[in-house]
Amino acid sequence: MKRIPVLLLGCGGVGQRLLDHIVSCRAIHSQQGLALSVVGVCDSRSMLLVDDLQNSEFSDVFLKEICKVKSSESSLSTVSHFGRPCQIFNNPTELAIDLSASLGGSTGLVVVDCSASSETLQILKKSVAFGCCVVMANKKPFTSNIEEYEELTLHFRRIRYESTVGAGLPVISSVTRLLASGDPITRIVGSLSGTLGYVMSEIEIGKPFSEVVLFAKSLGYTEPDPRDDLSGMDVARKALILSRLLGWKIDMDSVQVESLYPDEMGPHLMNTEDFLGSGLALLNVIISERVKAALSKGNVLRYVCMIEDSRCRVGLQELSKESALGRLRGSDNVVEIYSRCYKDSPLVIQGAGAGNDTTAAGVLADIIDFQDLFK
Ligand SMILES: NC(=O)C1=CN([C@@H]2O[C@H](COP(=O)(O)OP(=O)(O)OC[C@H]3O[C@@H](n4cnc5c(N)ncnc54)[C@H](OP(=O)(O)O)[C@@H]3O)[C@@H](O)[C@H]2O)C=CC1
Ligand SMILES: N[C@@H](CC=O)C(=O)O
Repeated sequence: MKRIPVLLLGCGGVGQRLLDHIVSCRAIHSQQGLALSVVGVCDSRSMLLVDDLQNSEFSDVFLKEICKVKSSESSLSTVSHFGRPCQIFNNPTELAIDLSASLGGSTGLVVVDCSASSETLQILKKSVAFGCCVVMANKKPFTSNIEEYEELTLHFRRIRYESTVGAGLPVISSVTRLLASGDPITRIVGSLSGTLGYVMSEIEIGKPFSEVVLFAKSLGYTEPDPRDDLSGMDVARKALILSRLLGWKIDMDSVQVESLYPDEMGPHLMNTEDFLGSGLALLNVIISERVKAALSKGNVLRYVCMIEDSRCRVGLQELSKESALGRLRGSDNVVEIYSRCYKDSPLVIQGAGAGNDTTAAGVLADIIDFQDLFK
């Protein structure tokens, strides 16, 4: 049996669902000769780590207990670990780096980033340099400046990040395959926010903006702070990831971004609780008027990502109800890729573009994709 040790950074909605998937896929993986061994789990403050890295792993019972504690929004440090072969530490960053240094070159280790933090970048850079594999659902490490991006991607074959764009949809792999076959991509157009797709299609049927955003959060579609979605920054990160995959050496300041809320409601001036509690409702009228104005012309509003002619922009567009993007409902994403082979009729990828389940499934598939690198 091939053992693949996993260190999980971030145990929120996506991280917990990943642990669920790892447990429920044991039989399938075993038929393939694979065993995923979770050796450590971190949240923002603590790390739980097995006491014998080479030989032990968290049991499935213990993984379920971790999920139970984290789903009640408690800290990992409150997980009862007494009597179990593991230890708890409150310096997760240094420890994660030590762990990748000791396992990277020997048994191998997959470091999985399911946090929503930019602070994991240092861990990921060091892990890849030490010989570990890295999987990201978190877009932030991959959208820092171009120098950091180039450092992180020096060992491209040991990095997977399918879930950063379109959650579980095969967007990154499709673009990668087209590029590898020498088929030049000229244009990517898409609706790449599950949250904004859901919000726009629900407002069309008369629901208030604030109510719909809060519901999208409860469904696990939004970022931890939904302003990351509403500002367009989450889509801008996806656009930057795709543009860099096309070989463009650009930073975030090259992406033109339209925000759905004014600057005075931004994170530096209003905390998340106030924004969700009272700020959001102040936007109900203005957003619903924009949606109604589009509907009166037989159109709909969609938050569109457009990458072409060395330009990258994301924002609301009024589109025909019958267009591929206009027909989208709920949290579905659609991406159209135009290239030499897909010139007049683009390659289209469509399906659920947000949610913990599909995102975690994409992360798991990325981990399994590394199997040939493990002994
Ligand atoms: N949900 C979706 O549909 C999709 C999500 N993603 C991405 O997946 C990631 C996770 O999303 P989600 O699970 O909803 O987020 P959550 O907020 O539910 O969970 C984030 C987790 O990361 C932990 N964390 C924060 N900072 C650090 C750090 N420095 N080191 C280690 N862990 C840290 C948090 O700790 P604590 O519990 O202590 O706060 C928490 O456990 C995000 O980056 C998101 O963009 C990508 C595609 C789709
Ligand atoms: N918040 C994001 C989740 C996936 O990246 C979205 O709504 O698309």
